[in-house]
Amino acid sequence: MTGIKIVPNAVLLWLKPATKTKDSVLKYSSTLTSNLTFSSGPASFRTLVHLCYRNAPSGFVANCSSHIQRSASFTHDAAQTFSPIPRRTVTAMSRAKVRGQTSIHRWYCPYKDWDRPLYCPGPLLVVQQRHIVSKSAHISDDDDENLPLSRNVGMFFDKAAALLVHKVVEDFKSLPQKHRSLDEEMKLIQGTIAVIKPCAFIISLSFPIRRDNGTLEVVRAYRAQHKQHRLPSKGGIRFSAHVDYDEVTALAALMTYKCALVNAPFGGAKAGVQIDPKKYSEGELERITRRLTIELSKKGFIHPGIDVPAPDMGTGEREMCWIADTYANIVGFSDINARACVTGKPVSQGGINGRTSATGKGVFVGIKYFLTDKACMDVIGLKPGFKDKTFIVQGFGNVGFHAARYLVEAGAKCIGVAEMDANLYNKDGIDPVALDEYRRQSGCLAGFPAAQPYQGENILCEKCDILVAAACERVITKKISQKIQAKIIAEGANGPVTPGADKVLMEKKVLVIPDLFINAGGVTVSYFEWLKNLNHVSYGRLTSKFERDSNLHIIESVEKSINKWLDSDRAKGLNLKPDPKVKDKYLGYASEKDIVHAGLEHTMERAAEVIMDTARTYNLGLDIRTAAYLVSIEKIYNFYREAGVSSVI
Ligand SMILES: NC(=O)C1=CN([C@@H]2O[C@H](COP(=O)(O)OP(=O)(O)OC[C@H]3O[C@@H](n4cnc5c(N)ncnc54)[C@H](OP(=O)(O)O)[C@@H]3O)[C@@H](O)[C@H]2O)C=CC1
Ligand SMILES: O=C(O)CCC(=O)C(=O)O
Repeated sequence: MTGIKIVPNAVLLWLKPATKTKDSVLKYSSTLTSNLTFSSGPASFRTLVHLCYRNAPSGFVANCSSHIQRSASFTHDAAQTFSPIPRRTVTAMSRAKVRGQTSIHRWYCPYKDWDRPLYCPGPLLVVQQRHIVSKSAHISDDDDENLPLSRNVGMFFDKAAALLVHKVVEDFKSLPQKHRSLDEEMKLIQGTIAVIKPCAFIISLSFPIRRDNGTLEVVRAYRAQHKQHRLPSKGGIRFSAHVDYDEVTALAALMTYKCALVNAPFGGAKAGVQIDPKKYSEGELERITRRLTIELSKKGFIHPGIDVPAPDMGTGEREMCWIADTYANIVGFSDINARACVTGKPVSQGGINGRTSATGKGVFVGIKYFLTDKACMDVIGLKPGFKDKTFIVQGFGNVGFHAARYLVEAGAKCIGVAEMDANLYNKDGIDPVALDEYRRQSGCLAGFPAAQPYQGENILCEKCDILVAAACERVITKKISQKIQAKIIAEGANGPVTPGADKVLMEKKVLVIPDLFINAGGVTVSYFEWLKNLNHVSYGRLTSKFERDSNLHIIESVEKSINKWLDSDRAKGLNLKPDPKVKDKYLGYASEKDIVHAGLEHTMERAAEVIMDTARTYNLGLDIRTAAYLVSIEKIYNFYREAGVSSVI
């Protein structure tokens, strides 16, 4: 029997048991979606569910989508999917309009015999509506804190994708000559957007390592390659006890959007190794990293032209060095480009000067761009410029430390540092370099004599102008955001602000500078490092002397003509001298770091300009995140539309 029954808070669906063919599943999926698109009483009540899960035959999803597309009232931001998750459940989110109010519905389908082919479903499939929120686009505090990261990234994506779809449709409608109908074009547009969102590949690994005490331990790791429309795919490797499948896929998706935004010609990827690196000796970490490299390379998840990792949380130059060394000696020994298999290496191993500080430097450049935009500062009620600005940084690791250092150099005052082991506060300012030095010597931040332990409730909510969130994801939730006093939040980390918080902050006129833009300095300089490895020459090697000599000739020639003029009667009494700053800047040799950081600044500034143009075009106000996503998605969308989908992933 096949049937549907709607009871309060639940929709039960019966599927005929032992359905053996794919065709019949398509028929049931069709029943499912068409039955869920229904009218209730006089009010328009359309629920759109798009179930998407691991191993689903493509026809199933396509079939659901086609129903969604056919629904007349479907608005593009209305319904979207839940991600494939490695549990024996199918979950989906849907939105419906009931008497003008938007409700968000969470669907939950326990599915028996998950490992059996899907076109042979178990005797009963229960689709249960567990939770109804009936305020307009309301996300409860609990939901906001607990939604998986992939869902957060997905929500940001959907919002921007909806605007893009609208624009593309309008552009199509205004074409004088059309080669296809609007309906056909809509299918192509929706289809292309649907290609962009999901993660293309993910590998899940378990491998043993020997601990120093002789025991064997199984280590779990993941690498997700979200998109490979541009190769290689690119993104860091994080070592963290909390990392899981969902987090890695979400972070890989963010990498795809980030790379597109700053024109780094890569797809997005990310890896996570589920360990707390503090609980392992250096030797153990080396064994884990080298074994991971071999396992990933066996499956095509590390290679100079396919997938190139980099540092992330809990990893740095040391781990990248082990990866490069293992790959170059064991796998890529006959490949002259082998060391381009990873970036963020020490310079002695083919790394680039300036990569270590690149993400923090990019955070600084991004903040500077917005802080000097008077119109933007007027909206949030800040005076332009760094003078008298205070900031608090969360996470004093690679990103947080360098960002803080550059901000202080520019004249801002660091009044707080939030870390795992200590929260430090000093209204007169904390010197990041001195704090870093203290940590090197003592092994922790606690006890730093030039600041006090923070006594308040939550240092992130303390009064300051800029909050640099450079620790980890989902730390600024809807609940916390209500108490935030900062005027600018810079997402140095990936995903620190949840969608619920994002909305509250926008309403409070707080400028959130989003992760995919503000922390893109790291991947930008990784791109330069990768090019350096492929070119086998460091930056400036061929050009530095030539450029210095050219500058010298120009300055000498200007000096000569000025002196000639000064000797004339007309210039008597004038005392002209060349500016020593100009001389210093242009008559020295540019180092690799100078060149790299100039390229980084240029990239960040260009990206910021494009984001701001987009925000203005779409009238997005302070919603810089949606503008940034729009820029990225449009580039990837154009790629797929032009390439076609038959030969790409
Ligand atoms: N490294 C890079 O180039 C890039 C990094 N990012 C992102 O930036 C973020 C930080 O990365 P990175 O600086 O490299 O990592 P690090 O491991 O160098 O530093 C992270 C720091 O944050 C601390 N931390 C973690 N969780 C919290 C918390 N809840 N509250 C306060 N402090 C916390 C960690 O402490 P502890 O060590 O005790 O856990 C650590 O000191 C990540 O989201 C990463 O994905 C983004 C772009 C590039
Ligand atoms: O440098 C890279 O390739 C990636 C850095 C990274 O993981 C990130 O930007 O989140």
